[in-house]
Amino acid sequence: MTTTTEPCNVLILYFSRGGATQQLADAIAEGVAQAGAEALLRTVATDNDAACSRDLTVSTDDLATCDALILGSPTRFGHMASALQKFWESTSNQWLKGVLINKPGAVFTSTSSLHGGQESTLLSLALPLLHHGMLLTGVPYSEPSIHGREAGGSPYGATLFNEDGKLHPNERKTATALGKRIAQIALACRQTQFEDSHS
Ligand SMILES: Cc1cc2nc3c(=O)[nH]c(=O)nc-3n(C[C@H](O)[C@H](O)[C@H](O)COP(=O)(O)O)c2cc1C
Repeated sequence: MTTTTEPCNVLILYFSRGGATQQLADAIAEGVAQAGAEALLRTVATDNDAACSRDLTVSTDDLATCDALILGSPTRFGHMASALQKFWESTSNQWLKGVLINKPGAVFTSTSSLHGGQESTLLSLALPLLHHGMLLTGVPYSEPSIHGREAGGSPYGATLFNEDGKLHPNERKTATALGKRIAQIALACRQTQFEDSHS
């Protein structure tokens, strides 16, 4: 067992053009803080996407230094946005070094229609995390907010149905619960020596 006084850093990496996905990122960050960890909000380089300019652009070093990673994107034809896919395609060195192996990970998305591909996008976001050896985590059904029928929220991850540009209270609760859960798992993982750990 190891102990450390370093802050537990949860990287929240997202893309957002209109700000909906960013609202989810912020609610997740609240949950991370509730667990006593530090949320690092980062985005990806884009040409003209205003909502992304609030936060720093992610660097591949951030993958090595984070304790956990929560990845979010608006749904684009049932898939993550290409700017995020492009970022992952620049991470071969980090994959070779195994910098994300055994770190907790989770995903989130927003859509403009309730059945417009939230789960397929969450799965697309999950794929690079699995390839990087992360411990993929969702939202358990013990979380009451994912049982609502009028808004987003899924066992696969946090979601926002962007009907009026605002987070529904249930969507906020799911996102905050996910952030808190990942941060708690990250804190627990820091006390664990994995035999195949690369970190
Ligand atoms: C190119 C493109 C493709 C989209 N595809 C979908 C889709 O498949 N399903 C859906 O419900 N919404 C789709 N949308 C709408 C966005 O997912 C939605 O407005 C989202 O909340 C935007 O998030 P943002 O404000 O973080 O950019 C699409 C938007 C664009 C620009």
